[in-house]
Amino acid sequence: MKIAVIGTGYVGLVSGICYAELGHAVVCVDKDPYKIATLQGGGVPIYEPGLEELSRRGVAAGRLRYTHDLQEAVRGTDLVIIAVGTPPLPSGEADLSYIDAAAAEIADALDGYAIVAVKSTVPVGTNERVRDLIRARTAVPFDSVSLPEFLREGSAVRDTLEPDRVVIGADSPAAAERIAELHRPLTQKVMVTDIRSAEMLKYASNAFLATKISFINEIANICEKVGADVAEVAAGMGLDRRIGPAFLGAGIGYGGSCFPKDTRALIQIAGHVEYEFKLLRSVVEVNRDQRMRIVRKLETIFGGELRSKTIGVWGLSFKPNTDDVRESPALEIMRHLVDSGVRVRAYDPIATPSFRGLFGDGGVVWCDGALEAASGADALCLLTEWEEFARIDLRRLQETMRRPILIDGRNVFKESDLAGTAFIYYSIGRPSLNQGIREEMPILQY
Ligand SMILES: NC(=O)c1ccc[n+]([C@@H]2O[C@H](COP(=O)([O-])OP(=O)(O)OC[C@H]3O[C@@H](n4cnc5c(N)ncnc54)[C@H](O)[C@@H]3O)[C@@H](O)[C@H]2O)c1
Ligand SMILES: O=c1ccn([C@@H]2O[C@H](COP(=O)(O)OP(=O)(O)O[C@H]3O[C@H](CO)[C@@H](O)[C@H](O)[C@H]3O)[C@@H](O)[C@H]2O)c(=O)[nH]1
Repeated sequence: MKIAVIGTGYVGLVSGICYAELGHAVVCVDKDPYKIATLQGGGVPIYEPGLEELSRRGVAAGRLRYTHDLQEAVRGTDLVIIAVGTPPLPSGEADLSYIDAAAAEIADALDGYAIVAVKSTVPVGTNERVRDLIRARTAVPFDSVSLPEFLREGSAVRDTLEPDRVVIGADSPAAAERIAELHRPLTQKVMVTDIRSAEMLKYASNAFLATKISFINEIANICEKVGADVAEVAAGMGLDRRIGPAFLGAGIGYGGSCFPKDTRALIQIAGHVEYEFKLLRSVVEVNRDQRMRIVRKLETIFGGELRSKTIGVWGLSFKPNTDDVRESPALEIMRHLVDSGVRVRAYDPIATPSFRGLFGDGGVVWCDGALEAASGADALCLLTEWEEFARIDLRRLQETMRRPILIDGRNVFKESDLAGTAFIYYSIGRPSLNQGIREEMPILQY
């Protein structure tokens, strides 16, 4: 199949490269000259394990190429995939301007029948809007297909090559079958449904996962007060097949370019049909509060005065194995610390450049290593569970710091890691491990 993918972000690039890996002729298009130059030069503009290698392989085999010329890419193609961004507007609604612009450009380039699939996460009705936009500009026949994407950053290649399921929303059975055929080598779990259900299903999936996270975080907060351990609680809950163990990791909450944006967009989608999505509003609110627990904990430790303290921060990306810092909890936490007069020493294995791009430089010492960030610190906050942090010898860490205070926002360390250290340790929802911080201990009254 000849495929043109519009947008080489996390979704478009990974999908395009993976379709080429399956043997299809793929051209990936982006407006961003830096991205296209990087890709044409054999690199990839994002950090995603395994991606660069696959890209090089596709290009070398002549199955994959990159261009900024959308018109040329779309002409003569069988399938056009729209994978441009749908960032949030200040209201929380999805900004569809990139989708609209791409649709108009595609319409002007179509020179024969093609399927136009929307992979971007879009509000219900957007595929119809794209269809109408294209129809208004061209008489060339085409079919519209909703093809929501479920990959996760950090494991995007694996998620694409081994998806749990592929969902296709279509009103043309023939178009649905062609897209199903394209994905059958990856999974037999190909679900064909109507376009609106496919669009809704994507938001519902993200909202449900975000709900699981906020739920377990609230349980964790209660665990701290009643003396239970959230890791044990989650493990036991997860053994129930109806619940499942995934997304029950308590911590400082979810970030990233999807959950925060998509939960707010779904609240807006519901609002437009005069439905108040109360549960999801609470999920968002719980998540907002959860990241601030780190700051409140520090304030408790230092008697409310953070000014002039030196605080190390480990992890800036919104999750490990990615350089993406969009809506990373670290952004808000570090802003608060810097504004409170804290001297912040920050380290991330990969994401420091992208973080600095969004956050700016003021008030932060950017470090090249984990121990360097902890050096001379009055406290250390772990915000992203990169594997290298779990492997650090806590005794050495303790020697590096001015005061051995460790706030573990991702519940990385175990009791055995802490044994033999003098750390004042705080994690989320595991009070038996929390040493030296008493105010969260049981306040049980009978
Ligand atoms: N990031 C994820 O993990 C993920 C997973 C599933 C779904 N999604 C959804 O997929 C969509 C894309 O997300 P992303 O993270 O890949 O976005 P992104 O912002 O990383 O990339 C979008 C790219 O599209 C390009 N672009 C915009 N308009 C263009 C045009 N007219 N022609 C050519 N290129 C154009 C931009 O330059 C940019 O490089 C969003 O709707 C998102 O919600 C994202
Ligand atoms: O038990 C958990 C699991 C995740 N998280 C946090 O949740 C956020 C999102 O993590 P994850 O879902 O792994 O990453 P994303 O790349 O944002 O992927 C989500 O968003 C994508 C974009 O829509 C979807 O395609 C994916 O299916 C969906 O998992 C991160 O900040 C994680 O730290 C937790 O706090 N606890």
